[in-house]
Amino acid sequence: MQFHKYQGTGNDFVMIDDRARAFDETDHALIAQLCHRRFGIGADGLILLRNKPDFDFEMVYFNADGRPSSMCGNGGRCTVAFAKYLGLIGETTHFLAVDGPHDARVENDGTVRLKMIDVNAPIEAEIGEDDVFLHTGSPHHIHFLDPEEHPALTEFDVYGAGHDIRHDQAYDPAGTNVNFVEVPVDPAHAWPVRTYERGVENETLSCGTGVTAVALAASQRGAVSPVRLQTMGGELEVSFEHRSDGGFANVWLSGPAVRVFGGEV
Ligand SMILES: N[C@@H](CCC[C@H](N)C(=O)O)C(=O)O
Repeated sequence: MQFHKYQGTGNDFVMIDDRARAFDETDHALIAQLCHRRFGIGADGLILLRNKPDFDFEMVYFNADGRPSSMCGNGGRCTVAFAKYLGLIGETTHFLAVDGPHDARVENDGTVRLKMIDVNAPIEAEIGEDDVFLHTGSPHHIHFLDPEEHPALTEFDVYGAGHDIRHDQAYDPAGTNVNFVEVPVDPAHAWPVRTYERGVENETLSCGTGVTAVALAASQRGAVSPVRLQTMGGELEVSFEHRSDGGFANVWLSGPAVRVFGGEV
């Protein structure tokens, strides 16, 4: 089986051209093994690119635990770069993912801009005062660090605190992804974010639906579109418009999406 390895700001994926429908998507043990960092290729998730009538392609996403999950923003941007690499698309595309249709554009410098679903207004999370919850295609709990209570984000225990919130009964049974955010001195500066991902069950270097949720939540704290987000794996940008009901429309996630290598297993 041929595979390609992609990364978007360090969120990495095994990418498989499955237009021939040869891959058994019910084999969760195989997917987890391919994603394993010691016994496999190593990745935060695996993505199948498949044919889909009326669309350029379909993106089918699995977390590193081998299970299908909700939308992956960085994975979506990498799938668009992969479709371009395969010669399936030009600069623009219209494709289907688990949360519905998406438009995307590949810029001359390789930046992939992905249109995300419209998002409802942030809701106060039950867990703490500086916490909100948003669904940007995937569920995201966001915790804004209080500088008087916490060390800098670089020193923060993302695994420990993320694991606890991910398993909090408020999010039973599906669980949630968890983002920790340092509020910059000037909201026009990049917002530092670290994310604990459900289905990877660990911190990843970046999460596309996560930074999208953070940018929208940060707009309630002075951030203005486009918002820059500093992840552990690089910078992403999110632009959006406010809806009159407190939600968000025309939400775009932009950043690099890079083919790292390919091979056969
Ligand atoms: N890394 C992704 C999110 C992938 C899905 C997530 N782990 C979940 O199960 O909700 C992104 O870039 O959005």
